[in-house]
Amino acid sequence: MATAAESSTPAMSTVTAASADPSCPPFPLLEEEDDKEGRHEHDEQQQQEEEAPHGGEMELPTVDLEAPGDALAAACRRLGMFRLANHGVPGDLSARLFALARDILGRTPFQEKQAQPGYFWGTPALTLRVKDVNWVEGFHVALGQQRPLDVGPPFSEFRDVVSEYGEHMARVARKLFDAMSAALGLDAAQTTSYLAERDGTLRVYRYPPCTSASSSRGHRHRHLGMEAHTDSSVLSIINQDLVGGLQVLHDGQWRDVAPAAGGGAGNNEDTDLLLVNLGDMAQAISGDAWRSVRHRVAASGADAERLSICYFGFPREDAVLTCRGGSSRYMPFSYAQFREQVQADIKATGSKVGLQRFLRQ
Ligand SMILES: O=C(O)CCC(=O)C(=O)O
Ligand SMILES: [Fe+2]
Repeated sequence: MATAAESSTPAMSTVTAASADPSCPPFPLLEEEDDKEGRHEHDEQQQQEEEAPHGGEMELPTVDLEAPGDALAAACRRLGMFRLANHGVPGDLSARLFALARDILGRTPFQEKQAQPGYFWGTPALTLRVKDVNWVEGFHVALGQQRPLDVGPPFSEFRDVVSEYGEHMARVARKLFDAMSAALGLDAAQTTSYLAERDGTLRVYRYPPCTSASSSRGHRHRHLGMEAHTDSSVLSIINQDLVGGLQVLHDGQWRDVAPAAGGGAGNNEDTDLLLVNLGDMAQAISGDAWRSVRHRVAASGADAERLSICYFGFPREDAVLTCRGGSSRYMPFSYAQFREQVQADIKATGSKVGLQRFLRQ
């Protein structure tokens, strides 16, 4: 995902999906895009990934934030994604945020949304390829800033709820990272600097009904809600509704991550589970023992919309990332260097290269 907000207007086709819904951004139609020269120039990894078979649902382990035990390190090693119980985020706070997001993103005319700071559509992240338009829109919130979401009325309630939710995310991320750090045997300075939890990013996503998702099913280049990527974060915390669409790449197959029972927008704190995935920085500081899992989001169907609220925790800018024992495949690098490299690669080639860039010669 991105570390900064980006252009909200993909410079692509002028042919847009015919939509009777005034809230829908003017997504370009894929069929038209396919005719464009260069459209099929996908690199080998992308092509292999796009063609990877679908392997059904993925069972995920659950980690208890109050008693992570050995389950935490095991989950980080195996897939780098797990469900999180006992996180203490009030169910009614999540429910309010989902309701407001649904109202603002799903019911407000596009022009009005577009005028709000932090709004984006189509190109959700600087760390994703920018060749394809993703069937997604949302708000990007940099939590560390003084006015993290600078929206005015009638969206001010949204701003307040986002900030309260952001406080909870920072708390959960810190608690979880302390346990991760203990499992990795990091020292006190690393434990502090490898996660700047209050400077995290929050993204409120809506994957609107996709008019060309079903018509192009089976098509090699069908639309995605969000294309395959790894996060650049240390850890990411996903809160999703019950629609589904998130997939992880495991053993060469795309596997569905089912929404948790009672999770996401649910009101029941006892059964409410968040989803956590590790990012590239966790892979680096574990010397590749832990996984920054590749994942993507399928586009919503023609009659569905999916909402998710994602928090991304990053290291401090100047933190130099090394792993215990110093046997890492990577050269020591600061998080600022990593981020700059990702942005330079995206600018030059349209793709994130990521950790490979920092391999020792
Ligand atoms: O919407 C989701 O569930 C995941 C989004 C995601 O992977 C990202 O923003 O990096
Ligand atoms: Fe992601």
